Amino acid sequence: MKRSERIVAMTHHFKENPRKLISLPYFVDSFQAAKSSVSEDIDIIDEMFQSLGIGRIETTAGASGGVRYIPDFNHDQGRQFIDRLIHVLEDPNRILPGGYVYMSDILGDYNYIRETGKVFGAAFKDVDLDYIVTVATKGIPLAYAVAEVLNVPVVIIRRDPKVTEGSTVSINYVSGSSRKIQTMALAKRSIQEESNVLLIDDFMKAGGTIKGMENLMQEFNATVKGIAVLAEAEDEDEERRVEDYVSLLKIQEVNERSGAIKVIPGNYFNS
Ligand SMILES: O=P(O)(O)OC[C@H]1C[C@H](OP(=O)(O)OP(=O)(O)O)[C@H](O)[C@@H]1O
Repeated sequence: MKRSERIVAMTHHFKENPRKLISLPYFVDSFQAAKSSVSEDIDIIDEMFQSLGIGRIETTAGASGGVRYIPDFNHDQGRQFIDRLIHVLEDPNRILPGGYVYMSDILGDYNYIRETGKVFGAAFKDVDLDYIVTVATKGIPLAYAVAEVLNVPVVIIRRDPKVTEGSTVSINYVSGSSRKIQTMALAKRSIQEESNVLLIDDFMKAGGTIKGMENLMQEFNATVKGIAVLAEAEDEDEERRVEDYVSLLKIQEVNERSGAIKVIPGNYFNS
């Protein structure tokens, strides 16, 4: 197999298996190529990935070593994506009663979801995770988009325990967005004890939902390694219950009467 053909095949394999350790003998055997040739191929791919801003190839030495594609996303491209999203969101017709913003079309458009997954994937690319955890319903597409980039399974917390889930652990919480006591339930068998998890949701207002997710993770002795929300909004009459989170958008002002809506980049772009 010629170098150019090997590089196409290896690039495809890396993109299909993000963050997975791949031994050099795997490539040597697959392409019947010398180890030195494969190493040079990998250097070329690594250099091109980095120049495109889509990640790097991490090498682990030793007998159980190998190479791993760590996805990344060019920060400027991420910012350009968010600026496009802000332009789409700053539409008075999106204002809903109670100062909410209609975003379901965004969550239904895979192009937006895929880009969001790449930005969050870059934000948490080096974090060791066992699960990406979200809560039904609107957080689900985001969770799968990030799961695809980080190669991590998704766990969905439900609001209504179902017999099809087996025995469940549940907690009560107050979602500032609906100001009512709600229940979150998660099947006992869905998360191993002592797991590392990333919490993700589409929207955070008072933070009660995320706080509920954190409390539920404590029931599994899981460690929350990160919290990601696509959009956050100020909740003027409730102090934020959640501090350490990453947001891509911040809904700064929503005024039903005047139709004013102001959206700015989230804290991910503050650094
Ligand atoms: O920070 P908080 O004040 O708790 O609000 C954020 C909640 C409310 C809203 O969910 P809902 O629209 O209630 O439910 P669903 O996602 O099923 O549409 C949103 O998706 C977050 O989960």
